[in-house]
Amino acid sequence: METINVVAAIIIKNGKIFTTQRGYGKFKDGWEFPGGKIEEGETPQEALKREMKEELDTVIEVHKLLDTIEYDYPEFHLSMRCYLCSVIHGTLKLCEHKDAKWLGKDELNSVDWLPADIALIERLKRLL
Ligand SMILES: Nc1nc2c([nH]c(=O)n2[C@H]2C[C@H](O)[C@@H](COP(=O)(O)OP(=O)(O)OP(=O)(O)O)O2)c(=O)[nH]1
Repeated sequence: METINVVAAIIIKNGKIFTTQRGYGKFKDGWEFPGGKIEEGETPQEALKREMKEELDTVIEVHKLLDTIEYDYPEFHLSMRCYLCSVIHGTLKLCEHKDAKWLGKDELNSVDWLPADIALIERLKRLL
């Protein structure tokens, strides 16, 4: 099965995590962490900075790798590196997503996550 390498940004502020909702495509309406596919020749950190600029018009600093999610979707295997990030400048403007929310520990179960993200959520609760 094909492996898709993805990077995702975990941005935490005032005890809440920034999450976004897909506005189109196969996973439309699902909630996720901003990011996307690593392109050829890019490091994961470069890919994440590029995706954050494209999707949210925001410049970020990439900190430590929190987790790598391995998940089998029916059509592909997802390998998703999740990095703790912080905003350097920009307002997290929704250029591609439908909606966004800052979710606290007790609110993390209130949205419909993409299937691969469910395993990450329990780990994140311990960080908040
Ligand atoms: N960004 C992101 N993608 C996720 C998460 N969870 C999850 O299963 N995915 C999956 C959905 C997609 O199949 C894949 C990300 O690909 P994408 O479509 O966002 O990548 P991209 O921005 O490079 O998109 P494109 O140019 O191919 O349209 O990873 C998540 O939390 N964040």
